[in-house]
Amino acid sequence: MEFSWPIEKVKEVLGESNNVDCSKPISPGSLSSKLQALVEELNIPEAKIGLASGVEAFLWLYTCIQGFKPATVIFASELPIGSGLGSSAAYCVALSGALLALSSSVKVDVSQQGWQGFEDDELTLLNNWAFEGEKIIHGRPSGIDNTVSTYGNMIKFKSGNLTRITSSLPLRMLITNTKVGRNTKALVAGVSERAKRHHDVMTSVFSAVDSISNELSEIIQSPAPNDLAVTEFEEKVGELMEMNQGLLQCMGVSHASIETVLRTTLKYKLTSKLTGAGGGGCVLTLLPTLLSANVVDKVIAELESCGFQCLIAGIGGKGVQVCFNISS
Ligand SMILES: Nc1ncnc2c1ncn2[C@@H]1O[C@H](COP(=O)(O)OP(=O)(O)O)[C@@H](O)[C@H]1O
Ligand SMILES: C[C@@](O)(CCOP(=O)(O)O)CC(=O)O
Ligand SMILES: [Mg+2]
Repeated sequence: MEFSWPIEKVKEVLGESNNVDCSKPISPGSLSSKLQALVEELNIPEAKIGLASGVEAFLWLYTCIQGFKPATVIFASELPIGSGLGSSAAYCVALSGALLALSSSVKVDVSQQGWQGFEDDELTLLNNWAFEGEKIIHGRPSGIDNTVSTYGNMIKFKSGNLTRITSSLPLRMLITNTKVGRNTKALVAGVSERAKRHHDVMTSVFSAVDSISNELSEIIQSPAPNDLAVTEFEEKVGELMEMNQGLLQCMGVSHASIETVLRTTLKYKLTSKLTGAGGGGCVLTLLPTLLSANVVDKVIAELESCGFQCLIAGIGGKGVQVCFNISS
């Protein structure tokens, strides 16, 4: 999609008093409705209306970080949107990274060829801006998705406190996209409503999820298992995934399509859990190290015969980077 706004119009609506200080991430607050009005004028077709909040986040991050400088911005993304893989956070992190890289707050070298990372304090700033974008898209995000996109690898995250961790063993997952559309904002709101209706039950559910996260983080950081212990290590991870899925079901964020993936992979003795906000979207299936390629092919064929789309991914990867000359 292609949109444009005359700079004078953006200035008039957001007000020139919107002082540019990209070192202090802020929320739109009372300017929210004005941002929405600027996007409503674009008449985005109903089928793509989900993108409206992404465009609002763009306008906010652009005007706060770059001010009212005229520019053309092209955004391309390979992630499926609204599938539980954190495309909203990846978008906000990429956008914040690119905009900050062209500001005076960040010391990247625009003349350097190839990909460059950011310094620690720059990553904190970038992550905080991306969080502001996620808030525009999600309402009340925890910040986990933008934090993982910013720093890469694995993050232990609780109420904004993050610990960067590395797994002693590489984990391989099959990602199945059920292609059932869902909206993170609505799903998270649904969980909050359930928590209000059943306070004590949901408190216990959240506490169990917390224990699962703590146990998983201990397991994956324990010394690298030898060949014999790898299976035991993977079985523990699988069991925690299974319990986590059960609790997500309790929260009301599973879906018939997710249950179909769970049943199908269980036939091959494989454990799965939903990812992201649930309600459809993607499901993760742990692929044990010793699993034969033949079984992987069979499970993928069966899932794809249900109309799902599969891909294999390693867990952990690089965080945000910038490149000023994409051909290098
Ligand atoms: N490439 C993109 N361009 C514009 N907006 C995007 C892009 N990627 C994601 N978004 C925004 O993020 C929303 C999807 O986020 P969400 O519902 O959280 O699902 P997820 O993060 O799992 O993909 C989209 O509706 C859109 O507002
Ligand atoms: C469900 C949640 O944990 C992550 C949402 O991820 P996604 O947008 O569904 O990819 C929400 C949050 O932490 O803000
Ligand atoms: Mg999201």
